[in-house]
Amino acid sequence: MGKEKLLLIGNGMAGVNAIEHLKKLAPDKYDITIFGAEPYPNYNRIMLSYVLAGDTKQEEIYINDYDWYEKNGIRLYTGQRVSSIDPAAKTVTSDGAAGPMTTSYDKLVIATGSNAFVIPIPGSQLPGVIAYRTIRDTELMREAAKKYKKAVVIGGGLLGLEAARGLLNLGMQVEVVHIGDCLMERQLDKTASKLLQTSLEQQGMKFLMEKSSAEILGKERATGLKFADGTWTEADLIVMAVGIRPNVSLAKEAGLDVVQGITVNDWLETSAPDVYAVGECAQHRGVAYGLVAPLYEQGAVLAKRLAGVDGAPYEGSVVYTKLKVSGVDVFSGGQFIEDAETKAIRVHDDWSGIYKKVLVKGSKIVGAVLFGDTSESTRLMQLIKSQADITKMEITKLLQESGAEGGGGGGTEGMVAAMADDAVVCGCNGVSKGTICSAIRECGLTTVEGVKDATTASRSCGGCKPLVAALLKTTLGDEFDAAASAKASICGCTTLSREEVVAGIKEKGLTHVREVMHVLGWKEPEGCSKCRPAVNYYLSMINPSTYKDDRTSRFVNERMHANIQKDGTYSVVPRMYGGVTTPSELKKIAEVAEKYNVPTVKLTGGQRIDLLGVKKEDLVPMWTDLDMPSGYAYGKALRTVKTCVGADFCRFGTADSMGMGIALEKKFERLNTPAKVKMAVSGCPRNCAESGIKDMGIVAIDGGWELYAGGNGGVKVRAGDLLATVKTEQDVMEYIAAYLQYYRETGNYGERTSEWIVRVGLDHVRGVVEDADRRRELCERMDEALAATKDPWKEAVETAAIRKDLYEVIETAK
Ligand SMILES: Cc1cc2nc3c(=O)[nH]c(=O)nc-3n(C[C@H](O)[C@H](O)[C@H](O)COP(=O)(O)OP(=O)(O)OC[C@H]3O[C@@H](n4cnc5c(N)ncnc54)[C@H](O)[C@@H]3O)c2cc1C
Ligand SMILES: NC(=O)c1ccc[n+]([C@@H]2O[C@H](COP(=O)([O-])OP(=O)(O)OC[C@H]3O[C@@H](n4cnc5c(N)ncnc54)[C@H](O)[C@@H]3O)[C@@H](O)[C@H]2O)c1
Ligand code: SF4
Ligand code: FES
Repeated sequence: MGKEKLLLIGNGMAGVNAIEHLKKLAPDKYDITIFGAEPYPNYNRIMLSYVLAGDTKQEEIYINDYDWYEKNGIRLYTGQRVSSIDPAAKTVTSDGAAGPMTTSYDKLVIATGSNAFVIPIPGSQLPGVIAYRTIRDTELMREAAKKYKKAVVIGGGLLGLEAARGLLNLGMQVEVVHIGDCLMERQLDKTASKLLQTSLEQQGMKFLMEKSSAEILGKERATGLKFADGTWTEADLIVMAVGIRPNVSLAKEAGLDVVQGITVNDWLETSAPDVYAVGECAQHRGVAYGLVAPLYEQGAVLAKRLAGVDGAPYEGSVVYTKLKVSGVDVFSGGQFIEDAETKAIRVHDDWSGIYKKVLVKGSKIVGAVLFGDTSESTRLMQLIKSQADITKMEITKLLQESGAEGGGGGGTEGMVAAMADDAVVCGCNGVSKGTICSAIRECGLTTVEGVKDATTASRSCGGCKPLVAALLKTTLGDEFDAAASAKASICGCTTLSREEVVAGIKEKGLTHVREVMHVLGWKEPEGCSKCRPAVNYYLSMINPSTYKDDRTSRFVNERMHANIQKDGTYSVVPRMYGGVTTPSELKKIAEVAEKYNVPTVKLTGGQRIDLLGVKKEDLVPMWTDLDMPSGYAYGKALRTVKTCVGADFCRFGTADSMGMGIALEKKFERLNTPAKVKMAVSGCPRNCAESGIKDMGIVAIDGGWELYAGGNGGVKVRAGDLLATVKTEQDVMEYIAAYLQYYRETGNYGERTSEWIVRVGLDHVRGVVEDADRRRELCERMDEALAATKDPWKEAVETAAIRKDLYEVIETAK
């Protein structure tokens, strides 16, 4: 007897995943044919967001290449669309690359996915309007970004925001039009949604909220978008990301039961005999899913059914999502809005921008929203899925920081140990605990990277990484290379530590951010808001004279050279060396403040004048009129050198503190550092300039100067340590140059000197700066770094391209 004929319609993620499972369970049971309307082998649609952003190539997202089909004896027709199903005759007809065909089947699986919803408004079919779903859509957007300037993304859901971030990366100005007042309202509560909006705004994304699109403007091509309230906005490219609709037309025409999706039972059977449906096109117990994890769970059940292997039915999934590519950590799982039966446990740390909420019903967790720190997402998801009783757990520990144990009765390791072998550990790639454990044992794997290469677990969003690490530990016991896995990576996008990244850049001669991420094997090809600015800094520190700053890897303040305020305006702080000014400078500042209607003028703690409430379009004209250097009040750089009046005027003063402050500020201004650096110079030990709480505090003493290092007057107050006592002004300059350069070369990005000096040790730093040879070498490298700096305000005033890219105001809704 010949093999049974199994036919799959849809060469997408869900259908092919079910076939992969089936091939493992019953390799020879079926003669398999797959029809795919798209002209590619099966690919990872999730990764399109990375392809759009330019960090992953199309070929890299193929899950199974053509060889896989051939090796597994699967007949694949790509570019071949099935046009009808005849369930009575058990045939399908198709047309496309292989010509018109009728093919018979014994068993049929429909996995046609969804169609992106296109709002049926006038102009929606114009060139320049794209619904984002496929490789082709991604290519069209990338091509448009080369020619055009402004994109409007309709829809502030997961897809819209990932598309918007990708288009920003491609250099477009991006506005997101959202119908409601909260982004990602299908996943987030109001608080998380607002935090997300603020964070994305800081990246340069613009939002038009509560806008209903009424018409796409343009004759030959889209030129703008008009709203129901009569306002409009210009657009060269319009991307629709307003949800999906299950692709059910074939099933409907064939007379199958269809509501929203194709109705299936717990075995993925449709209303027609021998016809199954899986993936986004299927509707199970009233739900049509739009994320891969549930679809892979369905695929595993379907594969067993088709293989004739006993297994549990599919009873529905608890969904969870993470926003990708945006550089913001956002997670939502299960129920995310409170109701009468739920109680919420919340942590909201405004300072660190972290918000966490867990919803509890009775004694069980039913949902969670995490913003800013999603390290607990996998663990919380396991607790939700396993319906764990949390009455004996320490509730606050459920929201503890990453890496800490507790709360879960044995932590992550206890949790993975309790998981069944067929429980899915990596939802994105549908990899079970059993598969990972076998790979660890059979292939001798010892690292998360190794598991990824062997099984694909952790290949996509990376959320399962802690579970994979825990599985390594529980499977290998003492053999587990804990040190390798636990070393502090610079962020979740890579397993590499700061030292490894810096060494990699030096050894391989890497010169730009994307190259570093690509060559050093970043897990998240796009990086995130933690690693991108860090890598940008390390590159500039290593190659100061040749490195071209990657502005897109900087936070908005550093990109704009002005601090953005909570109302979207900016603050302008001109440099005043040593906090010393003149009547004419003051007059100029006053005139500029009046001319540009600056609402608030304030003296800062660092002895500067802060012009607050400046409009973006006024920044460059103001800098032109001021004709003063940037005060770097926004930067990871030398901020201010505060001084007391010193010996020239004060009767206690033993040295010219103002002169010293001015000289220091003139030497080190514009220097980029791992975190902000503040200095102060006091003319005697009375210390009126508060030198004891600065990154570098200088105090005049009889016959010399004392240098205090690692002080901080901020959140964690720390008194500086006496680093050295020196005699001359020349010594002061040299010691400080060596100290700052050593900090630049060994500090973690974002680490203040107060933390750095504790980490590396005062004695060690003292030893370095006291060593004349090392001091000289450090000073030479410092000089090289200083020689490469430019005043950013002057640069903007003199460079049309910078003004256009950064400070031109986009016409928004009128
Ligand atoms: C940019 C983007 C990012 C995403 N990111 C995530 C994420 O981070 N996490 C997540 O969980 N989900 C994500 N998703 C959603 C996820 O990709 C889908 O849930 C998943 O791909 C659905 O799988 P499927 O097989 O049901 O449908 P699809 O992957 O769409 O596959 C269906 C296939 O069937 C083909 N087809 C349709 N009709 C016919 C026909 N008549 N004949 C032949 N072939 C046909 C289609 O061409 C398509 O190739 C993302 C989606 C997009 C677009
Ligand atoms: N990271 C991820 O998990 C990820 C990423 C991308 C896509 N996806 C999936 O792909 C599918 C498509 O994503 P999506 O974001 O399009 O779907 P969605 O339904 O999740 O979001 C659509 C958004 O568009 C908004 N909207 C609807 N009509 C609108 C209109 N006329 N104007 C402005 N806004 C409007 C909605 O309020 C909603 O926020 C979903 O299933 C999603 O889960 C997931
Ligand atoms: S620190 Fe000393 S020199 Fe400076 S103002 Fe105070 S008392 Fe005078
Ligand atoms: S859960 Fe996304 S990569 Fe594993």
